[in-house]
Amino acid sequence: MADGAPTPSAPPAPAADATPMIAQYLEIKSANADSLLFYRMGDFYEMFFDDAAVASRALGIALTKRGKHGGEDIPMCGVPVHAADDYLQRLIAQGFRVAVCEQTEDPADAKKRGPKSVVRRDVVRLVTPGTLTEESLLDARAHNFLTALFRAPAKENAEPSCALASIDISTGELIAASVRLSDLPGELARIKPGEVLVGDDMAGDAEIRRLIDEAGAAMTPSPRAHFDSVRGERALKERLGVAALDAFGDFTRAELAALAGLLTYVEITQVGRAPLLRPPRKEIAGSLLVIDAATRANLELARSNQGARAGSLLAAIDRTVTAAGARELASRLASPSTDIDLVNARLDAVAYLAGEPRLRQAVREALKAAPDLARALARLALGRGGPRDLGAVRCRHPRRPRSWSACVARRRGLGLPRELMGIVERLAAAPIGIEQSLAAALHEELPVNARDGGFIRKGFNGDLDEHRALRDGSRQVIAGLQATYADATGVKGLKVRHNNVLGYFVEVTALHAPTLTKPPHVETFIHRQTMANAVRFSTPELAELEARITSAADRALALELDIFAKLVGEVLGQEQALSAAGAGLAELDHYAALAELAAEENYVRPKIDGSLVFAVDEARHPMVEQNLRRGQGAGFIGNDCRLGEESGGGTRILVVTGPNMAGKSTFLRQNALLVVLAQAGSFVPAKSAHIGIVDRLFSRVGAADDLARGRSTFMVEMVETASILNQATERSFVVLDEIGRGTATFDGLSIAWAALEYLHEVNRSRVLFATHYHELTALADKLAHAANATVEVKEWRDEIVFLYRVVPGAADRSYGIHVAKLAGLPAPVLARAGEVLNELEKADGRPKPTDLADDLPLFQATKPAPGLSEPSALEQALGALNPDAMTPKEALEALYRLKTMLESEA
Ligand SMILES: Nc1ncnc2c1ncn2[C@@H]1O[C@H](COP(=O)(O)OP(=O)(O)OP(=O)(O)O)[C@@H](O)[C@H]1O
Repeated sequence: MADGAPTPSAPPAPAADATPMIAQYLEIKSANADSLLFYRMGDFYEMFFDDAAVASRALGIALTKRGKHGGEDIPMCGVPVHAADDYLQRLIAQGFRVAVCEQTEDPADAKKRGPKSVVRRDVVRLVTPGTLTEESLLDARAHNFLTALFRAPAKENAEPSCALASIDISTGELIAASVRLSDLPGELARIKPGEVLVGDDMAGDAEIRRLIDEAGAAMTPSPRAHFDSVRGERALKERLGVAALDAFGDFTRAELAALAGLLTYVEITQVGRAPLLRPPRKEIAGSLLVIDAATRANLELARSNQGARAGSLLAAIDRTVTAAGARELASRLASPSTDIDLVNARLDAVAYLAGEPRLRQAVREALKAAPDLARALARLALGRGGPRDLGAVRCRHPRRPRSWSACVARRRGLGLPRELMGIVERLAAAPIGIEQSLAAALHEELPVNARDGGFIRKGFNGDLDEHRALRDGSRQVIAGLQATYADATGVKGLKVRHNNVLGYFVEVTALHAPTLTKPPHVETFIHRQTMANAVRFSTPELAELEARITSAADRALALELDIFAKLVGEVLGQEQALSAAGAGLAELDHYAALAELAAEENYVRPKIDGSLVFAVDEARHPMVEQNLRRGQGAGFIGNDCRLGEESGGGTRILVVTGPNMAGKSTFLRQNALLVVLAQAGSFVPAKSAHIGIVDRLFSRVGAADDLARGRSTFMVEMVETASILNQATERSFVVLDEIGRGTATFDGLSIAWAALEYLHEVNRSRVLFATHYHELTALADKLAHAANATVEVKEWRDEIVFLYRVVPGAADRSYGIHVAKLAGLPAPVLARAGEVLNELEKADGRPKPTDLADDLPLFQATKPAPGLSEPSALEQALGALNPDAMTPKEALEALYRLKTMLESEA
């Protein structure tokens, strides 16, 4: 059972009075004790005993009873089969696992074995958070990974590490990687699995449980024996049909063990059905920009602080038009690269499409019609596909816009960037024959389920057409019979009707019934039913036609299902080339979307190289910029940031001071976001950008309390600061926002001071450091590679005006009380705060530690805060008003009075 959901207690042992059905239920349930058992009975999945109690609570459905067991009522609840997906989704979202148990034989065959025999049933699938394939259970625009975690055997003098193997069984994507244990949280935050498998030896490790929980995944313990590297290697080779795995990467024993655990679990949950497997991809340490979990959360890369996609960087830049394209974009944004050539090749593709607006529009228009090929193929492979999934293969190529093919033909080998050329080649290599035969076979409009029939075109199969003609022809003959019978009997109101009990029958009113029950008609019409106002008859002719219709319909459906199975077989035979084409379309969509973004939002191509430069001109924050635009207020003010060789004095560290609310955090984060965007292959919101490739990105804010984890603000800050100081390299980019604020002033200042010195001397990373400790500006003057910057504000009539411009130099004061006033702090508190501040600032403007409350930040101010010590007459008058007690007229008069006061004060 995954964490988080209540575990149903074990089923009772079969009692002496157990019916054969309950005995069967209990046997299957005890083999699947950790799952809720969906036990198929006719048109329902039923749940019994404790499963029923738990599920009825979780789903809000009625709990009933069915028979007795051991003298007690058996609790029961059920969900209709046709609506099962909806209920499954709700159970999975609550952390349950569900074993789906189907009838595996025809009830008629069971009856033949004797009156007491039960229909055979078996579990056909375990539904768990990490093994979903149904459209209705998945987010179309996000991957759903199942990840197996394996702790690598400890090596002397080496940091402990672990291997991760992940599969998205809804697309077949398979990835393996090894990470240091300290990087595991970041890696889980990057992959964002729905479910994590761990060996049962690791399942008790509280730290591992916590990490998995924090990644938002369900944890599933698996027998340790499943993580067997020899078995993993063998299984993978067999599945891929290769003699050696070398072509896919150099997998370590630990990675093979993780792969083994993963594949075994997939086999168990899919009960023998083999999902598609793309060739495994090995992610090599160092090839990706390392971003830890805290940084991902802090920069709101895929989720906003509220936990939603809306408001995140991903949502702000996503212009894809297909679900597969959206997944591609999400993966790339989660895993920016450190490979300079690769990043530049990706930027070439975006640049090309950015420079060809007509082609881009044509491609995007055509892609809108492209179906989700990867997920359709995965469902077909697992035997869960329907006609619509075949339909997806049929229109793999959205009708190619002429400009696209012409353009590609013209530029083939002539400057079409490498990445786009690769896509064109994959699309060209996709089998055309299968598409044509599907187009010939399938109707335009397709049902979801094959068992509904009616999806094969007329003219595709002679036999099928014949049976359909017989079925439909007989229906017409039946319709004609009504007139014949009415003429023959002289009963004008005679009707031929149909219901499930009688099949086709003749119906007349009670008044006319005697006509049919007397000779000569009594020979033809056989009495079946007398209702209040009507009498019903059958005839041998109707019965015979009905039998013909039923058998023709059954036969037609059987033929359709045969054809369906053959077409599925053909499609799966070409699955690899089709998948490659599907992946190509997803990539194309994501490149065209990034180009669209660049054009729409005025982003530029960053220059990416191996230097240690970070130089951006007029850079903007993608989310804040879009928010401001929506608010229709003033626009976003772009800001430069220069670090490394291009900074003039070789500045690596920028100490940013400035009032609250001035835009410091925005400035810090936007630069970190530019690194992520650029290395993910996107253009960036700036006038120009030059970024020397970054290996690790850190972004920290003086944290809020993390009470759930039992750590104080300060402890969290220090743990995170420690991880940066221990890991950041010369190639890293570090953003620290008010680190040290969580403790007493001088302690915090001293720690911030020492951390800055360490970053300067030892880590030598590129660093943006925002602080309210004005003392740190002196440090920037002292350190060779540090400089000060501040965010400009203007004072106007005792108000503060934010200019949002980052300029060289240090802030002269904090304006904290001004901001507090903006926030609506009561006037007496503001007045008192002004007095305290004045006191503190006396004696050469330097506060004495003994005079300070422990957590009051230090600010060196050159000017007193004018007007803040006492509220103005206007403020006093305003404060004295009580709007609730005023009539509209009084309110209007008060407004005029205030306005006059304002004018006389000015
Ligand atoms: N460059 C900019 N152009 C326009 N508006 C901006 C800019 N930067 C910030 N803002 C606006 O100012 C608000 C506050 O910015 P931010 O949170 O970065 O300030 P801060 O200096 O970090 O404040 P504090 O010190 O209180 O944390 C933002 O939400 C945004 O609306």
